[in-house]
Amino acid sequence: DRRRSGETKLVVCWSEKKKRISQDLMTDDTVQSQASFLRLYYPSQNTLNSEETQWIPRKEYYCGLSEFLNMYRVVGERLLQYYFGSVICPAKWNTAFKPGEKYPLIIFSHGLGAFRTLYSAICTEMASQGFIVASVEHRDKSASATYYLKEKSSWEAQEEATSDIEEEWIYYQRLKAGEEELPLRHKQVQERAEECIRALNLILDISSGKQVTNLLSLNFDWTLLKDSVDTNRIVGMGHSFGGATVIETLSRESKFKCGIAFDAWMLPLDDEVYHKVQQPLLFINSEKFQWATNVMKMRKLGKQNKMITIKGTVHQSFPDFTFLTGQFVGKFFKLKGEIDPNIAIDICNKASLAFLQKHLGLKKDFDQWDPLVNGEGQNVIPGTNINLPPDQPESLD
Ligand SMILES: CCN(CC)CCN(C[C@]12C[C@](c3ccc(C(F)(F)F)cc3)(C1)C2)C(=O)Cn1c(SCc2ccc(F)cc2)nc(=O)c2c1C=CC2
Repeated sequence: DRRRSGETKLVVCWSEKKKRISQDLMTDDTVQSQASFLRLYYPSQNTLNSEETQWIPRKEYYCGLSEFLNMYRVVGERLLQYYFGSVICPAKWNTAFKPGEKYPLIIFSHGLGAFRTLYSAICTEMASQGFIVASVEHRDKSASATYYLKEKSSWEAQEEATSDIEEEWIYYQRLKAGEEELPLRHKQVQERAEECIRALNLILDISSGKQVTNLLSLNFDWTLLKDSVDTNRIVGMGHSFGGATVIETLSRESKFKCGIAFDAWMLPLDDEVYHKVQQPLLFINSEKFQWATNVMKMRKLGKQNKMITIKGTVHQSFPDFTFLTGQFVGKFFKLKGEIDPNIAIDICNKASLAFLQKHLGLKKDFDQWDPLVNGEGQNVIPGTNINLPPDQPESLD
């Protein structure tokens, strides 16, 4: 919550029992066949001396965000920087990885207009519970902002006598007036799925001991991750557009054992994908975002999937902004629902853990939250709160 001093700190409401830390990794397609950009959250030893993790690490993200939110660029950028510039993420930066066991791996996909750092409430909790989480930053122009590091041509480097690496920022691509949304979103969801699969392969390479060069010159010893990924326990997870990305990714890569979609936005998915997804899915929906055709598409994916709706939640109950404003601003911008955001994210995380224990065969105590996955509990509804037309007989699907 906002302190009187104006210093904003992301209220760390998670059990501090285990430290989790984060690290950024960017590789490019010149050195590796895996061009990836991701923030890695993972279990660490309880070391004290470590820096804080910047929640929004570069000012260009504020610029992109204000564009995406249709704010006046200068005003928006300064306002967002003023309010959120000092927020730190509830994870220690770059402390030693806790080797010695194999961890299940989650590949996380952000929503439209978001980017890799905005879902730390979910990612840090998963890391605390013994998962490695790779939160991918998509370069399909659906992110508010993202960047590449490019080798400068030797001429430029000499000319400016600066380092031979330069940043190339790309911003959210607005729909042009009269432009059809579907073709763009369909192309983007395919690109996003490829990026998730490349990120998976990059992490698997690192776990198999392959040398990777991190273009972000950070002093992190990636060899610590050797033999640390349980290659039979790979999960896709995502919010909204990221939920559709999970489905597209699972339909292409059978290494993913199951998927979890938070308030999935199904529009970008082609009819072809529905019969290609064999893996089990958990849909965790908000009360306010969903609509009949969207939920009906989720149902088309197969009866063995699970769906719950968390009462009193909105679309923004899943990203971190829901924790960062007071009641008035939060309600006004639909960043908060009726339910306390900490309770909502707690239900979301516990239901996810129970689903993952079941489908990954984990040996933990997450099955204590099985009732949540069945929609039993005071803040959850089994399935959806949206009135659907009577179930089409299979033949007409
Ligand atoms: C006006 C722009 N118009 C663009 C199409 C609609 C904008 N919009 C609703 C918003 C995002 C909102 C937001 C954020 C953040 C502040 C802040 F002030 F706190 F920073 C305020 C207000 C404005 C709630 C959405 O797009 C909703 N949405 C999202 S929101 C993902 C996101 C984006 C930015 C974030 F910082 C955090 C999370 N991800 C999706 O995949 C999909 C949709 C809709 C369909 C598919």
